[in-house]
Amino acid sequence: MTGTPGSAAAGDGETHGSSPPCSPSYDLTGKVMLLGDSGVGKTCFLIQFKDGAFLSGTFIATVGIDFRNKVVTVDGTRVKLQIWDTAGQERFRSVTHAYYRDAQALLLLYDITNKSSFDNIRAWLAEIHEYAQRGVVIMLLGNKADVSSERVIRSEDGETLAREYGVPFMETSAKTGMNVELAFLAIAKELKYRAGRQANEPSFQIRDYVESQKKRSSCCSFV
Ligand SMILES: Nc1nc2c(ncn2[C@@H]2O[C@H](COP(=O)(O)OP(=O)(O)OP(=O)(O)O)[C@@H](O)[C@H]2O)c(=O)[nH]1
Repeated sequence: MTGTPGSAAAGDGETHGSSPPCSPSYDLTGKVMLLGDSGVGKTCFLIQFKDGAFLSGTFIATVGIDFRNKVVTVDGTRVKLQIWDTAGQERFRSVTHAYYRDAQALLLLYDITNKSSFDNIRAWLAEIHEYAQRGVVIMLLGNKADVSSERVIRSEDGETLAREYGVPFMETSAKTGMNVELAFLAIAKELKYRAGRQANEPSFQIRDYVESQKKRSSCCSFV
């Protein structure tokens, strides 16, 4: 569905426990956008994170933009992520551009089984450069890693492109859930760090964090 930039007219809010109305159930909030060509799996990625489910079957392209909220806790801080799922189709670009400006983080997806979705990443990064705020957190994700038989983009190619742009990179699967939570937790950690670093807190580097957690990804505990 289509909302207006910065409004809360779309998506689903959520309640947490039985907190009184005036007591927010989170400590800070961050706006995250999912970007990438149509069909790379943005909606499935969001639903996997929000509901732990995978939508298989007929592909229904997103129309315009929609959002979901989810609160994650990182190092004792509750971060409310407002996650905007954009339509990848070209005809909706003018709608989605309007939302870039106040996004704090962008998850840019391609499909490891679709070469053009990877080739278009440079164009997406150019759009980000044009419309998003400077310093926005960007993460490159090679989705559909579960479909190894149809892979056309090597993991090293994703790594190389991400290194060129200085952004963290992971392969993911919205189907199996591989690295889905990790991607959002890394973003939440970065947003928390940016919101107010404590004097005794070590500096946080999102790329280092992602690399270290990828190495441990066979188990599921993220710290
Ligand atoms: N095997 C596999 N299929 C996936 C994965 N993610 C998405 N799909 C499938 O890919 C198709 C497109 O997924 P969507 O999430 O709707 O794609 P989208 O990027 O939101 O597309 P637009 O809304 O048009 O921008 C669907 O048929 C999904 O079931 C994945 O990780 N693995």
